[in-house]
Amino acid sequence: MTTVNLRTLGISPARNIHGSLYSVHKLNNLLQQHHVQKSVIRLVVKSMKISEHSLKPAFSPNCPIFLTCNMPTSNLTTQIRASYVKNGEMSHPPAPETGVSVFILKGNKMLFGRRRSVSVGDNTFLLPGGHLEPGESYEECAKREVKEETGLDIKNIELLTSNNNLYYEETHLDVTYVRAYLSDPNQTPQNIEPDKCEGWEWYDLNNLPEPMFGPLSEMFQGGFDPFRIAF
Ligand SMILES: Nc1nc2c([nH]c(=O)n2[C@H]2C[C@H](O)[C@@H](COP(=O)(O)OP(=O)(O)OP(=O)(O)O)O2)c(=O)[nH]1
Repeated sequence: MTTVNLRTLGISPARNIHGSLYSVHKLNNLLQQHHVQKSVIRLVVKSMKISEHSLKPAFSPNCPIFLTCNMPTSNLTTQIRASYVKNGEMSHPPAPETGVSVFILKGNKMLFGRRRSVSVGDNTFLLPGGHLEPGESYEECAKREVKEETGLDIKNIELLTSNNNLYYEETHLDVTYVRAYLSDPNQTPQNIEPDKCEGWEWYDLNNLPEPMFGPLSEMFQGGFDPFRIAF
């Protein structure tokens, strides 16, 4: 039998749901390395004292699947749906917005830009990214949005996590986060959409720009590290 001290491997109880997700990613990786059956994961997590509530989405008791699903309680969901009933008829509510955001990693840095004049996240730092277009894969969307916003070409795109968020009880964003690397490390980012962004800069994890877009800020505070996630 192999005994593994999880703390010496940098795995510790997480502060919030995003950190829990990160720990679970690390655990999965570790379990694979040690050929441990996946069913053991719950036991290991329990022994780390990641409490039941930190493994479940904080605001979404109905969704035990996605740890980054910040949907409200079923009561609020019912209220929101009810607001679409006019004269006893349910009008067609808008579909949630679906997007892809990209952690572009270069050395120990990643790319952020300060957002301008948009409804969500104005004046905060975000990753390059945007809405999924009909028929598009995550990879295609990531490449297209990064090219449109920064002029950069990216490669080795990998899925990291997903974030299902409701803002102001009306804007529902379902965003998939990926990471990628520059196709040519000598490329420099350009600010191709100056009406939407003040410019792109590289930042390392210990010197993140402020103010950070809310969901990203929560992820980092929870210990999320796009460099260290391994599958
Ligand atoms: N760009 C970006 N958007 C993000 C991030 N996290 C997150 O939830 N979003 C959300 C906010 C946006 O309303 C949504 C889509 O991104 P966007 O607003 O930048 O899209 P865009 O104008 O470039 O899109 P498009 O309509 O041109 O496709 O994704 C992030 O890190 N970067």
